[in-house]
This record gives sequence, C-alpha cells and structure tokens, in this order.
Amino acid sequence: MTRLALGGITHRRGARTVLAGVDAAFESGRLTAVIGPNGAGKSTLLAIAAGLLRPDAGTITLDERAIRAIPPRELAAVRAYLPQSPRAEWPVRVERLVALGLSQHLPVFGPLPGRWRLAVSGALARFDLIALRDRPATRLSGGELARAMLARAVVGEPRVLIVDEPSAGLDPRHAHEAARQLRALADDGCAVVVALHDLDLVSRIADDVVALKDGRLHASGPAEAVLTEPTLGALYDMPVRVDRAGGRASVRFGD
Ligand SMILES: Nc1ncnc2c1ncn2[C@@H]1O[C@H](COP(=O)(O)OP(=O)(O)OP(=O)(O)O)[C@@H](O)[C@H]1O
Repeated sequence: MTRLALGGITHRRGARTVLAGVDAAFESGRLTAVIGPNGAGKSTLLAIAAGLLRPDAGTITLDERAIRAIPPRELAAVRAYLPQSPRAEWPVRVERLVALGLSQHLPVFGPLPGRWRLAVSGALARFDLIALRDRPATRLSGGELARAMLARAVVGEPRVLIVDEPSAGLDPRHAHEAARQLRALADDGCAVVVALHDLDLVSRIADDVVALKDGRLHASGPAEAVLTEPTLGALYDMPVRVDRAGGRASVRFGD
C-alpha cells in the first residue's frame, strides 16, 4: 500500500500565491483526477506532488516519509511524472526513449536485463508504438510523442504515476486507449494522479477528484460527489448540466 499525502501546500510565483493551503492524498489502486480552470494550479500541484518543485509551505510524504528525504534514484524508482506537452530534445529512437524510463533500475554497464527488455516491449505494445519503435522521437507527431512519453513513464512499473493532461493532442481512439491504460495501472495497484480537462473522461476513469480554483481546494472526494452541477458550475463559473447514466456522468457546459 502506497500513500502520497500533501498537507497545507502553499506556493508563490513572484508576488502571486498560486496554491494556498491545499491538502490531498493519493493511494494505491486509486485514480485521482485533478480538475479546474486554466491557471487554477493543477500543474503546480502535480510538480510539487512529484517532489520536483518545493512548495513555500506544507508537507509532502510518501508512505509517511518526507519526500525531500528520499534519495532521487530511490524516488525515481517508485514514482513517475509526465509533464504537460513533453518534448523530444534529440533524435533517440522510440524504443530507446521508452527504455530511458528504466534508467533508475538498470546497472551502469551491460545490456538491458531480460525482465526489463520484456517491460519495454510491453509498454510499446500497450501504447500502440510497435510500428514506430525505430522512428527517431524528433520525427513523431505530437500525439505519437505523447504516447511514447506515456510508455516511458509507465515502463518502470512505478507505484505512483503523476501525469499532466495525458490526452492533450491524442486522437479519440488513442485518448480512449491512454485513459484505459491509466485505469488499468490503478487497477494493478498503482496510485495514479492525472490532471484532466475532459470531465466525461474523468467520470469514466476516476475514483476521486481534486478540484482546484484560484489555487485553493474547491472540492475533493469520490468522483460522483464532486462531479455535480452545483460544484462544477461554481468551479468553472458557468452553467453546467450533469446527466448520469450507468454510473457515469455526462457533463455539458453552457445554457
Ligand atoms: N513558471 C511560472 N512563472 C510564473 N508563474 C507561473 C509559472 N508557471 C505557472 N505560473 C502561474 O501559476 C498559476 C498556476 O499555473 P498552473 O500551470 O499550475 O495552472 P494549471 O491549472 O495547470 O493551468 P492549465 O489548465 O492552463 O494547464 C497560473 O496563474 C500561472 O500563470
């Protein structure tokens, strides 16, 4: 059982407070969606949860240990983080790009151990990248690169996976497939945290929702308790209609 807990997170950028006293907890086997308007603080919260950005105040603990006290290689072996719109900086082949997600597990010298070669093939298959495995990453479309980056994030079998807007740039089939894979990772016991704008997708895959507005916690809890007309209407400052069928919410904005 893994638990990543954030307590009283406050963060300033220049003179502006972009997160103010935010609490959240992410657990094994659960997928938490972080939602909210542009600029609400979702990416900032995710980078802080990943231990990559130090907040001005508050605590971040991974299984009761302060995240700052965990050595970087150890942290990298248990949590993976994928930022919004990742870029390929050099023409590494897709297969190798995915294998880079294993660097914290590998011996310094020698070939890839068998277990991890299988993990790379599995991640390529999972994100529909087999046909692209030899393509330089700099020659992928935005959506193809997003899939390759997702494969790199999950190949090391992280216990905590933090992903910022994974469906941005993906066509409907691959967005659906990426969401299904994130859900499957949570079902396999990973604590999955995903910033998402697509609320129908949130309703389909999330157990819990953390809703941020102007850097504050607007609402949090089980998805069905947060995805309601009053909560979403106040979150986005616009009329919203939520229809429920078969346990899923369909969310429509506007009059
Ligand atoms: N590098 C930075 N320097 C200064 N301000 C920043 C920086 N990055 C983000 N901000 C500001 O911090 C606030 C929170 O930004 P953040 O990216 O966390 O929001 P977000 O909820 O992820 O937004 P979006 O939905 O647009 O991705 C915003 O007001 C943003 O303008």
